[in-house]
Amino acid sequence: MEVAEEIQPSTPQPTDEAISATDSKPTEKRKREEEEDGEASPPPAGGARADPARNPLWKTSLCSFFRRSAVGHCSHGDACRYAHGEAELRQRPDKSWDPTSERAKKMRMADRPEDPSEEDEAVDVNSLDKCVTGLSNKWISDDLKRFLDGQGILYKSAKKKKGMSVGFVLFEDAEQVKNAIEVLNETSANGRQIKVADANRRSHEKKHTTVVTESHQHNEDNSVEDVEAIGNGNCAAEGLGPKTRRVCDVVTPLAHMSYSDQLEYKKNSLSQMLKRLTKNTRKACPDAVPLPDWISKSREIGGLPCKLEGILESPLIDGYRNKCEFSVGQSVEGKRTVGFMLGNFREGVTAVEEPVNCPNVSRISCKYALIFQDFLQSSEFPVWNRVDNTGFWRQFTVREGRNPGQTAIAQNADAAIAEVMLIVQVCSVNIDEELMKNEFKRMAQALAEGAASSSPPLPLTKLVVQDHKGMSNAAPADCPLLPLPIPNIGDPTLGVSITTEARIHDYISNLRFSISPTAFFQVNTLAAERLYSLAGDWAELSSDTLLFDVCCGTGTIGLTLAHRVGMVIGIEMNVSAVSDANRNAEINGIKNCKFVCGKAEDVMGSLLKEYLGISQEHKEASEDTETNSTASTSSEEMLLCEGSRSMGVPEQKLEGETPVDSKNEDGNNNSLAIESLNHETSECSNQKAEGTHVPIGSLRKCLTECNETTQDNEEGKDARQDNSKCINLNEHNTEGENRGKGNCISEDKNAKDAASVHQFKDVVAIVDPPRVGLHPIVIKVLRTHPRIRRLVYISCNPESLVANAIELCTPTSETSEKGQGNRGWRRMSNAGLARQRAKNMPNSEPFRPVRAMAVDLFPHTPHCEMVMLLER
Ligand SMILES: C[S@@+](CC[C@H](N)C(=O)[O-])C[C@H]1O[C@@H](n2cnc3c(N)ncnc32)[C@H](O)[C@@H]1O
Repeated sequence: MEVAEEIQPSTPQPTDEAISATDSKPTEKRKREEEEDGEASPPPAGGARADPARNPLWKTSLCSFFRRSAVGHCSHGDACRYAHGEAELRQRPDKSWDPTSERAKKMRMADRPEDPSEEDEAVDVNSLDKCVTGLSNKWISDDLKRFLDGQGILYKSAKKKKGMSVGFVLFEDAEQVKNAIEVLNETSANGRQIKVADANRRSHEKKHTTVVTESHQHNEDNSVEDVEAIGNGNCAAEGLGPKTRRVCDVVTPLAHMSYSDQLEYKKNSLSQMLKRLTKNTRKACPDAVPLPDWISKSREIGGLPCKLEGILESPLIDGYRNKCEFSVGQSVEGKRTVGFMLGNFREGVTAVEEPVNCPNVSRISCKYALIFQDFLQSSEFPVWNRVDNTGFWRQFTVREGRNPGQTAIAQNADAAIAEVMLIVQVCSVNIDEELMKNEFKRMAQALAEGAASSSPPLPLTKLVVQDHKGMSNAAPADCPLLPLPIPNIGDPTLGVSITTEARIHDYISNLRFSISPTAFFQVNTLAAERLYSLAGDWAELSSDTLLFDVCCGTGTIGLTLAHRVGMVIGIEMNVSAVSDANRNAEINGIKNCKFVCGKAEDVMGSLLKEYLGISQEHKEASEDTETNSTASTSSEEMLLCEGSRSMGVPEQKLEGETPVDSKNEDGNNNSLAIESLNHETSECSNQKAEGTHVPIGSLRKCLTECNETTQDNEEGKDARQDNSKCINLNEHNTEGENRGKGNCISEDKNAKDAASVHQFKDVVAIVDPPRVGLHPIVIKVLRTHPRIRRLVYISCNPESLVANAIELCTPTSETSEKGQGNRGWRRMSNAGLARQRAKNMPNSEPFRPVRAMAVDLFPHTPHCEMVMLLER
């Protein structure tokens, strides 16, 4: 089935299926597979085998031909990339061993209790907090309670979050625990085996936690042990052998490799992923249509859809992150800690550990985490408890802004940091306002003193409190976000520094960017500069180019390329980011950029129509867009869209688990807070309208009293003026009803702009979507508009890039074979869904992949950005 095929590990493994039991020679099937994987072809330039000895996966899996052959023979001889026997076998980059090897088996045996019955007994019946796995993701606490009641299980309380297969149950005594273990371990729900296990017991606590989790969360290799080790947090705390995990292994799992090996590793896994584009497009190509040339030629480059030209290094390898979101919680030993979670909550992990030895975290961020942690030891307010969602101190974010000038930075990263903004996230539920106000004063004092007494002193320019009362990790858009005054430690006679607008500044390509606290900004500024300039080069821009910057954030791509094009139209759904983009255009004196506030799927069709006119081919897609924007998309389309967003690519940010490099995390977690305070009369968008009525509540009152802040705009401009340039197409989609109140540009001006852009000879789109990729409607609109000849796709998630590219590149036929509708979409992989949608694509000229390049924005982690040029 498709699913199994799509979810293969990115590293190729010799499979038993591929082996004839009686024949030691490679079978036809394996030969074919190897050809597709480039194994039997000459190694591609920049491909996986350019220098096998340096490939970090070299000989990390056992060769199954060699093993099966009676005489220990494999036709690839010494050149075989798989290990010929245990002696040749190397450890994998993630420190695991081939799971079929003797070493891996021995390790599994060593970790297993001698008496299998001990496995059940390993659950401590005297611990009353238990964690249960195997529950339906859809369940909430009430469902769990009903289920337990139905099983006749007595307990004190039960909690479960939607979207997780794990629930937490607190019992009153050991009898109840024993009964629950007996009943639950015999029980399945929705066909899944339910399990009860101790989780995350802290050695200082008398009570213990049991987790109910589902067995299918564990993958085949050693991660089962890892997850359980974390689940049984007491093992780590009490040093019970190999079942320990260090925070740096979780956050920066590649850090033990040399940087050149990391790059090689990423390039190899990206090239495996890219091959799926070829395979899936081939599959989706209608029978009546010849295969595109690029597919026929892919054999010459090892099955790749286009040349993978290499990987650009990050200029800064250590401490490159300009933003770290630290979780606040308790360590395995029960100490109040500011750092990263050792795993995620779904795995039953709630312990937070200090960010020590995480090379991607800057020295400044690490120091601030420690300063805040020290302060928390003396705070009367509780830290956040992820099991019952209670507590006050939730999260601590450090954002850094640099001085301009790259050389200095590479040599001394710290010295280049000119600004630091600290964002402290709290939950003010049931907290006394007066006490809270005093606590914030104490906190500001502690942070300022800590910064001043560091050697060298740390910059501290903005201090902000965000009050997030919800349960989810990501704060919603209307979450109050208020600046605090910073005590002037160097010269107390100066009093406090009044924090004006909370924003941070950074430089890309010598342009100054002013960034709201929660707006998306790439976390590795210097590498992002390389990424944007590569995208610009590949886009072949000229003064005749009209550039669409889709998902533009604070305008970084469009603004850095504005001098190379006639006009830029940026599209972004986050109000604060659009406001930032306009401000950034203004402070850099850039006049040929327009930023549109709205979801790309809602506004793209109208924009293309308005700026480029409409063709017959484009009509159908355009109509879809309009339908979508009026919230009446067909149920099938909705399901397929929903499917793409809920499958394969994790959308949810795992709080403080790692300094996540994902885009949707930043991109979708943007808050209106500051904007809502400062620009309350803006009419820029529907979102803005929501943001103008923020229920600020007690925290604001409290902070207003302790913070006599003047809300000056640092650039000396009124942000409301910036917003006046913002085009709102949320209310602007359908002809005839598109001149609503919310529009920030006049009809005449629209018409004038539209008339002038029709003169552009060249239309290019650069898309930089969040992790989930582009909305299917955006893909359809781009694909069906004949004037868009070149598309540069920037992606932090190669899986969604491949899925989107399948739709953009699969040929259509006049008599298109319609897809099977929405049947089975839940079980489909991203690529499977994309093939399905490709079948429903209106007949239109497909794009072809021309070239691809990886850009490493996230050293020491498996993440990587990728740029792909598509043309037609
Ligand atoms: C990866 S970021 C890229 C931002 C920008 N290009 C940059 O490099 O700074 C993705 C951006 O897409 C925005 N976004 C997410 N979904 C969107 C949608 N449906 N329509 C428009 N923008 C969206 C997010 O708010 C975020 O700013």
